[in-house]
Amino acid sequence: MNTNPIIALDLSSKAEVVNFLQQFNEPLFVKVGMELYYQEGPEIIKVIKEMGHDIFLDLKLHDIPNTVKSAMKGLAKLGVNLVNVHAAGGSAMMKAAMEGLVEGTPEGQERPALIAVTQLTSTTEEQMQQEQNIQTSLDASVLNYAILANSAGLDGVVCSVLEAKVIAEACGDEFFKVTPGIRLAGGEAHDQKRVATPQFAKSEGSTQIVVGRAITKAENPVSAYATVNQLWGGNQ
Ligand SMILES: O=c1ccn([C@@H]2O[C@H](COP(=O)(O)O)[C@@H](O)[C@H]2O)c(=O)[nH]1
Repeated sequence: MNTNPIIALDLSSKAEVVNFLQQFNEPLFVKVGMELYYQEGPEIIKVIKEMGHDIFLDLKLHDIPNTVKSAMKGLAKLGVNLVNVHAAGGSAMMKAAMEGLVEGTPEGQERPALIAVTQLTSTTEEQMQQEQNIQTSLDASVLNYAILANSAGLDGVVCSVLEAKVIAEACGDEFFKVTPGIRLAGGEAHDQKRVATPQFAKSEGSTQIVVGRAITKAENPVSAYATVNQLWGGNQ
C-alpha cells in the first residue's frame, strides 16, 4: 500500500476539498472521514479519484455482522484503497466486513485493504478503564484488538504510534499499523491524547501515518506536508 503520509481531509464541502487539493502538484494519499462523506456522499470519492489521489475512507463501521457486510459490499464498489471498522464490533463482525469487501469488489479491481480501529488516539488509559470498564492497560487492550483483527483476517489496525512496536512483534511487520495522532514537535495536541512525531512513528514501525490539522490548518499546507513527508522518510 501507498506509504505517503495520509492527509486527513476533515473539511465539510467539495469546494473546500478541491481548493485544498489544487495546491498540490503530486498524487497524494488522503483520508475522507465522516464529516466530509456525510456532507458530500460518494460523489466526493469520485472527485478525489479523478484528481489522481489514493483514498482511505474512514467511516469506522460498527454494527451487527450482517449490516456491516452489506455496507462493505457497497463501499467496495467505490474504488477506494483502504476502509475500516471498529475492532470492538468483534471478530464475527470483522470477518463479515471482509466477506462484504471480497464479494463487493468488482472484477479486475483491487480489494480495498481493511483495518480495525483499536482504541481511538483520543482515549487515555484512565478514560478507557473508567468509561469502557476495561480493566487492563491501554497497551494490552490495543494489542488484544490487534490480535483479534489479525485472526479475523484483516490487513491491519489503526492504533497510536505508542503501540506500533508491540503490534509488530505480535502480528508482523506486514500487518498495517496506521497511526493518527501525528504532530510536529511542539505542535498543539488538540483533542488527541496519544500523539507522536513523524520521525518517532517511523522508528516505532508505523506503516502509515495520518496527519490532519498539522497540514490542513497550517499557513502553508504544501510546505507542512513536505516537512512531514521528509521527517517520515519521503517515499520510503
Ligand atoms: O484513533 C483514531 C482514529 C482516527 N482518527 C482520525 O485521524 C484524523 C486525525 O486528525 P488530526 O487533525 O491529525 O488530529 C482525524 O480525521 C480522526 O478522525 C484519529 O485521530 N484517531
